Amino acid sequence: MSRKTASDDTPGPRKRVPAPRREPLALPPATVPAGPASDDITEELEEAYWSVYDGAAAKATVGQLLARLPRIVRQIGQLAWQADRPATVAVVVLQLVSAAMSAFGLAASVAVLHQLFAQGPTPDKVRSAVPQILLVVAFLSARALLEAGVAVAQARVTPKIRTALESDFLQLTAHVRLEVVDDSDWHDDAYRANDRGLFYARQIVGQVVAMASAFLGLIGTAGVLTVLHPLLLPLLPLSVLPVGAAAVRTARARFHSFKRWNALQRRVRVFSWLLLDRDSAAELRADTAQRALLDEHHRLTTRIAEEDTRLGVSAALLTLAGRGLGGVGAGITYTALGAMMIAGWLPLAAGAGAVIAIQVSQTSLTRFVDVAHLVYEHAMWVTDLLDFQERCRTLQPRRCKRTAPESVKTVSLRNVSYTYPEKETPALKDISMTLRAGETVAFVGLNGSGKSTCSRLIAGLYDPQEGVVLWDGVDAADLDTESLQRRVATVLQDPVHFPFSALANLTVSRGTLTEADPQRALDAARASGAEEVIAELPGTWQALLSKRFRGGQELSAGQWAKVAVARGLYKNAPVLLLDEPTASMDPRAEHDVYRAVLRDKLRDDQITVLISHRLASVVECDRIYVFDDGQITESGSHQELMALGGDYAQMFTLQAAGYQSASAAPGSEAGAVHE
Ligand SMILES: Nc1ncnc2c1ncn2[C@@H]1O[C@H](COP(=O)(O)OP(=O)(O)OP(=O)(O)O)[C@@H](O)[C@H]1O
Repeated sequence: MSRKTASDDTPGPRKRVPAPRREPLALPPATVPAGPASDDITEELEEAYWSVYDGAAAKATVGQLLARLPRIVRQIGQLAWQADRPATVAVVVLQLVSAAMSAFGLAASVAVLHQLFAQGPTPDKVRSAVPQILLVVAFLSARALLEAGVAVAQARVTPKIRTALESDFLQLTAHVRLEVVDDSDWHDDAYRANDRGLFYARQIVGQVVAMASAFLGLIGTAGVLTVLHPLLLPLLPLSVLPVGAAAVRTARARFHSFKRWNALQRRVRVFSWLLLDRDSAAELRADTAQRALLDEHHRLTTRIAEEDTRLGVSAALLTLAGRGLGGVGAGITYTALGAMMIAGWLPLAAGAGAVIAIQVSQTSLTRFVDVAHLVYEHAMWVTDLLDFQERCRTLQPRRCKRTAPESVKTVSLRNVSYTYPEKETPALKDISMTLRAGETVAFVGLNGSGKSTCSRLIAGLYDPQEGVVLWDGVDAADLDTESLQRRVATVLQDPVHFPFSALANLTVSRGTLTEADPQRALDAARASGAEEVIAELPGTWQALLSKRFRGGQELSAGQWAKVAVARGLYKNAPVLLLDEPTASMDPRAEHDVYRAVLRDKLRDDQITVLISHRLASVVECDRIYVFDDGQITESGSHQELMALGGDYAQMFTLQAAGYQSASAAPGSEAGAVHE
């Protein structure tokens, strides 16, 4: 499509008014499932972004699981080391000493048995065992103290890891380039890292410590058995491995079930949110849709209850099977022990000590298996979070020494094209324009024609794939991105409702919630029409604009729009972009805003870009750009474009005719208002 300016040869007025091009929509089906219909809910959710690692521990072989554990311990150790070195050293040292105390306690117990099984009268045997008994008490007390020390050090390091990971995560994600946020894959990854990665990162230190403690317990008892008699060591696996095998099966069943449970739980939460949420409350009641949502909620919670019961029963059966197998193994071990004692290889006391050591080992192994599965699976989420953070580091905005100027004379676009990620057709094609200080220009055109995209390129939120954006002749790609964004104030049709005070809702545009320029705030509020809104609030400037907090106020959409315009004006930037900011304002407020940005400018050298569908509001702009399908098809002043008789003239005449016919109609609303 060729671009026309007011100086082009003008064809005669066209009869057509531009309209969007679209395919007709097919009829929808008569019935739709409210939720997943099939019995296995995980089928359709197999590839869901938030569940990719669910059940990983159930799928891995024991070998894979064991092979990965050292790497995980090292990774979590590094996180702990970065978060708090002294506490990390304390956890490791105290835990090793505590495991040694357990082993010494066991060895001392065997020594007590030696004394008790020795020849001689019982009172004498008990008396001579007292020092060993005191030693057992001392070892066990030391172990209890050391374990308390581990817990204290762990309590110091865990919150630090969590805080560090969380603030890194938010710092990185809040700064990635806007086009990255538009990418749905990145979005999914971010939600997964936030939902699952950060959640498990909070637990994993404790789990790694518990796993290490169980492992060291196993090593300690194996050492004691070796000291009692080297032949006892090969007997140990015989009694503990069946128990371990049952623990592996139980843990896997739990993880497999968790995947199903989690899938159901997420669905349930969607319905709970809708039933509880303030935003959906009015529509839900007006549609009397509560019953339908409650029915679906009930259907899903019933399935969760069934899943819980299924898991409980299968865990009980597996544990029973494990105990049975363990019992067989223990039987073989004890028979071998008996044979060794009869043969005189092992004293009676050592045999009794071995029985105790084997039982302790079984408990340690079961704990190890349980926690190792948790660690294996949860570490996948933590690694996923860390990988995601690494990726975000590469997606940060450009940082360079050269910054955007405090004030700007021209911003020019030269043959700029831009295509959104995942899109095939460009949103902007070969756009060129020059905006000058003090000018107000308007972007008009159909929905989806590229107006907002163009304003975002000017704001430095996107970089063009082709062409350049020049700030006073300097390629914006050579300027520090954040410095550029600080020079542009953007007001959008659906502004963020910041749950802060009215004043902070303005100051946030200058990157602070706590420091204000009072005069500038008042000027911005006056110019935008927010003055009346804020003056009526209890607490005025300090009023909290959120019903989510005690004493908070709720504003109407139009009032929020005024606050958003005030925020844009408060920024006092050399470039002001207004993307349909008045769509929800009443006609008077809209008129006031346009007067403020078009005539009574707070800053004379400001470049103002106004995007609007209400063409009456752009009449006074210095220049109007008409967008169609990603291109500029016409440009000029209102008078020039009307004289051109192109798309703009058609659209303007159509809107004006609408108003004229409404006001001309006898008994029309417009007429009634004026009566
Ligand atoms: N974040 C995005 N990701 C992918 N495509 C987008 C995105 N934003 C806009 N688009 C697409 O780019 C094209 C131009 O959109 P843009 O929002 O710039 O149009 P617009 O003229 O401002 O529309 P409207 O008048 O409805 O605000 C449209 O096809 C739109 O679907």
